Amino acid sequence: QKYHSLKDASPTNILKDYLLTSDTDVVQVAQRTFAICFGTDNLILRFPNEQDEQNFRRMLENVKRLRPKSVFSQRTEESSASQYFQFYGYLSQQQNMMQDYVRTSTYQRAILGNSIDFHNKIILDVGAGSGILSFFAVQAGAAKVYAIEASNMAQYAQQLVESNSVEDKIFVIPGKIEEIELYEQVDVIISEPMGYMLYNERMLETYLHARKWLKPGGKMFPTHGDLHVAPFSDEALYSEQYNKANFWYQSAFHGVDLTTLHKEGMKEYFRQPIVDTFDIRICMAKSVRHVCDFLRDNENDLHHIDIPLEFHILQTGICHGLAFWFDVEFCGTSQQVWLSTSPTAPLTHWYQVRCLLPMPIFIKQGQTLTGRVLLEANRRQSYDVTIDLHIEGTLTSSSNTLDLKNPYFRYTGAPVQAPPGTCSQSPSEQYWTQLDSQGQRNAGNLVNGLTVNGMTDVSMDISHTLMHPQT
Ligand SMILES: C[S@@+](CC[C@H](N)C(=O)[O-])C[C@H]1O[C@@H](n2cnc3c(N)ncnc32)[C@H](O)[C@@H]1O
Repeated sequence: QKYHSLKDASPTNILKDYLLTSDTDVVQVAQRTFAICFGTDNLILRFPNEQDEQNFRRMLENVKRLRPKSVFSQRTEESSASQYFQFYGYLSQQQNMMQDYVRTSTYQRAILGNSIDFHNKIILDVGAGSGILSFFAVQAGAAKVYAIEASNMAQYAQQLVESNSVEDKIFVIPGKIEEIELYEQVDVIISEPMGYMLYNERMLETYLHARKWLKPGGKMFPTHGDLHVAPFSDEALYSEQYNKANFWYQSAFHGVDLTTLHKEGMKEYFRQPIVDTFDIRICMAKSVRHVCDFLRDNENDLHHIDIPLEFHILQTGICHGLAFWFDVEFCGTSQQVWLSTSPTAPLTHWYQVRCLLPMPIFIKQGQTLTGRVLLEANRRQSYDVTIDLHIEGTLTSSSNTLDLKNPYFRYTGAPVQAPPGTCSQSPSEQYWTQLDSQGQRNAGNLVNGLTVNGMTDVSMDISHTLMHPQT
């Protein structure tokens, strides 16, 4: 759009053309007055009447509408994005991730343990947040780190960079990876883009998108992510959700019949993936592993993720759904490092995720359970998760579709309980046997003159046993 303006060029006024594009910066500075920046020229436009102002405004909107949308904004609802970046703009949220000791220490070890990959290298930190990973890269000897952060946290990251005197190494660039420009290619891309069930938040797509800035042969830290899926049995969890929905089964709640909403209530509860932790022994078969290769997969591959399932059932029981967890691996030149969110590994802030079947299925040891998990990306930076299961050679099938954007956070901090029925010896006898043997030890110590107050030691052991009944 051409725009004519009278420019004050001495000694006489001359007419000059300016090209208004979707990228031109325009701000309204007063009533009917706009400031426009055309490269080195800054113009103040003042319209004589409201009609002219309206016409200019309409023209401006048309021009701005022509701005090509970034990959990020094409795939994201505006309301979702603004809520998302507001969340990450809080120091407390960054702190929450930084204080996940397993997560942060594993990243630091992976980076410092492979300093050969960082020394004198150019690094890109995708979604830098506080900049913690950029600092690790500098600790490993990086020459330069571009720290890209879309939320307001970028300002705090810049403060940390300055107060740690690394302004010559870490360059914080506020903005989205999909929208910023870099003027050089990088040797290594670092990021922590994993959400619940690995894929939630759809930030892995941003991580893969960032590969456009990676030199050929460059490294991705982490290098791949493995999603694990296993059928599980947990009657207590199932009953808990079922009974919550049963609230709507009352025909006289304060004199009101609620039953017409029972079906919808049931659907709503069973659409929520459950986030908490559990004993791996609830899994009825070895997990199926689905790999996302961060060096090779494309962001479009993550719009529709189809995971075929085949489980050989190890224990007879009722299958209440599928359990999910993930691991990522850093494949460095010097060493490989794994970050695991498995129920067998120390707990992280990702916990594990379980998707329930509204209609559980009875299955026997030796049978084969087949099916699929379908993850369909949505514009709310999350996925609709469909699970489909079928017992081979029978007519038994069950399925469910869940909304990963709206999980139920069930973790209470209580220690994980072994699943019922896993004791092969009498726990009561075991307890007394252990006490007896301790008594003998204390008696022995007394005889040997090593312990002055053996009884105190015994009572401490008892209290420990009572507080942690599963140990
Ligand atoms: C899980 S946090 C990790 C923060 C930090 N790297 C760390 O490890 O503590 C992800 C960060 O990426 C940012 N982010 C997400 N999508 C982004 C995008 N498309 N462009 C730039 N930053 C993004 C978020 O605002 C958030 O601060």
